[in-house]
Amino acid sequence: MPNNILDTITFPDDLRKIPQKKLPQLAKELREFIINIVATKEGHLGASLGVVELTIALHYVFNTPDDILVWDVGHQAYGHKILTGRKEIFHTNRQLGGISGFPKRAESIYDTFGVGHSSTAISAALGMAIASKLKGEKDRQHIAVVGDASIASGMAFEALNHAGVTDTNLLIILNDNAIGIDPSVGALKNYFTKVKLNGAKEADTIFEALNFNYSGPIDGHNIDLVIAELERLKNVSGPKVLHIITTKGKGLRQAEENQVVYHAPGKFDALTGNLPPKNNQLQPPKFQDVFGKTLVELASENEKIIGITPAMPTGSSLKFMMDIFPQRAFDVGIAEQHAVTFSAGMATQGFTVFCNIYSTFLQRAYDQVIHDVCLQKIPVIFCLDRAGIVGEDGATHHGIFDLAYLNCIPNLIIFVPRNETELRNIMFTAQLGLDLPIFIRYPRGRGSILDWKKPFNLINIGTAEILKEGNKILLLTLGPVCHNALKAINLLSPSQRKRVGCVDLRFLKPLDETLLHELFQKYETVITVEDGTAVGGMGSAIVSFASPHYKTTIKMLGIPDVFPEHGTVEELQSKFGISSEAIYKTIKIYL
Ligand SMILES: Cc1ncc(C[n+]2csc(CCOP(=O)(O)OP(=O)(O)O)c2C)c(N)n1
Ligand SMILES: CC(=O)[C@@H](O)[C@H](O)COP(=O)(O)O
Ligand SMILES: [Mg+2]
Repeated sequence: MPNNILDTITFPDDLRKIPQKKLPQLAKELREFIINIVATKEGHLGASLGVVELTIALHYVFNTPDDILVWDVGHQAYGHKILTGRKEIFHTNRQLGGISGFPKRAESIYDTFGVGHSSTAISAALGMAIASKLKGEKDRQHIAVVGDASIASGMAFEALNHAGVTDTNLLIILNDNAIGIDPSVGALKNYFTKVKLNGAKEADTIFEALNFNYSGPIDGHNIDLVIAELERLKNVSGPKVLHIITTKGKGLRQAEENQVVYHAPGKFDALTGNLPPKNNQLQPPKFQDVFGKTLVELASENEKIIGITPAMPTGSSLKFMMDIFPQRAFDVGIAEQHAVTFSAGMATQGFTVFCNIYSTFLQRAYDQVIHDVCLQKIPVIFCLDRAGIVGEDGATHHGIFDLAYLNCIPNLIIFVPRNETELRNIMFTAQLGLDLPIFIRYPRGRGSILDWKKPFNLINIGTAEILKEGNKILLLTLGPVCHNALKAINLLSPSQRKRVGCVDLRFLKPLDETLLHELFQKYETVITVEDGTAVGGMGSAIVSFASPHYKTTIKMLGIPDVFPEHGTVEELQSKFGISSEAIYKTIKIYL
């Protein structure tokens, strides 16, 4: 016999049979369930805890999956997953072969739209709502749940602008907890704060100006109130916004008090909520911290330096500069397109702009990179964090396309530091002044050097480095993946080892053609190794360089033509043939 309410629920149909007065108890159980699993398996915590009541209310009131529920970003959808058939497998969340940490269409019919990147929910739900209308499905409801930080993004504004002139069954739930990963920023955030303090005056809200039926703000943790409001809105036609106020991390004291850390806290004690004691062992720094600390160092000497992040001050460590030089460091919110063009604008006025964007999120600003930066040769310094395979965030977040999508653009430099020192030195070199924009891409996590803070050295643009000499097979690598290649060589017998060389290309653009000509004359086989898509990436560039002059065999190792799922970085590198063991096996084939 089930001893709690959550045990009686597999799908929302079960939930809808539960008397409403028992729902607060269910909310408590759902919170505990999420906390217990995330405490050991890790993942996003605060956002899901904040929408427990909303999640229950939505599936209670609406007839999901016939009524369509779209989560924005999806990092807050753990409760949704648990109530829609995935309770028993929730412990596999974000692990290789397990369920995704984000809603995913292939995983469940309740996951109506795949997400991970923010601010898409209104557009997607509007598309579905207009499609329903065209199909004559008059009664179907379409609900988009969007956070206060995500609704401030350009895409969300574009969707609101369109939705406001339609007559669709679209309900936007604005989940306002006044924080993204870091505290929300901008004029809209200030407006929401005013509305919370003074209430929304009738016909005076931004949303009403855009032709939405606006209600709220209401307490998003009062489940009866939320249910009553959703029931009412079900019968209101046209586009609607319900503004709810919630607390990120609700129900776990530490998560409420330290919302930035508990956004995705890693492992913690499920009973006390405490994080494990800090590991005091000396270890190499995270690349992001090398970026953040080096930028402060450079900015202390060079007052023209500006730092820009779209909504990731903590994740990028731009926060260090924001704390020390607040006038020269900008968090522009979830606005990658704006971040790129804003950087370009400042750079035209003689400032030295470091624009830090996660590789995966730069995808959103592709036209800005081409049209606003490269076409005009504006020397913005882009630092692309989380490049390569990122691990458990999975397919939506791997930074594996940047090399391919950047290399085809004229007028830019692409550099991949293989360690912390190289990251420092290229930042130093770039701020002295380049003629072109530069894209510096580095991975999630730690580097390889304990003693990383050395005096700066200039890097010669377009130069590769020989890491190991050989005479038969060359491992041609780009950036930190060279460490896997070097380990692979070390797995060989001493006599085999002598035959294998390793060169870190460092620059994908411009290529070190002088050295490449020497290498292609010397080696029989070149194995390219990259932490990015093999299609159009470094390997492709090398094939283009070599053809038709050299008959050298070229084997390309990299991510094949698929979207890699979630798993640890090591598991995924192994799966895609770029771990040291996998590279070793490939070398053996060609030896
Ligand atoms: C395009 C894009 N940029 C940045 C991110 C990183 N990111 C994930 S969640 C998040 C904050 C979302 O805040 P909000 O919408 O308020 O939701 P909450 O976490 O408060 O529920 C950010 C910036 C992203 N997922 N997508
Ligand atoms: C949901 C989302 O997009 C972010 O929370 C992302 O997971 C952050 O990644 P990092 O943990 O690498 O900063
Ligand atoms: Mg928020």
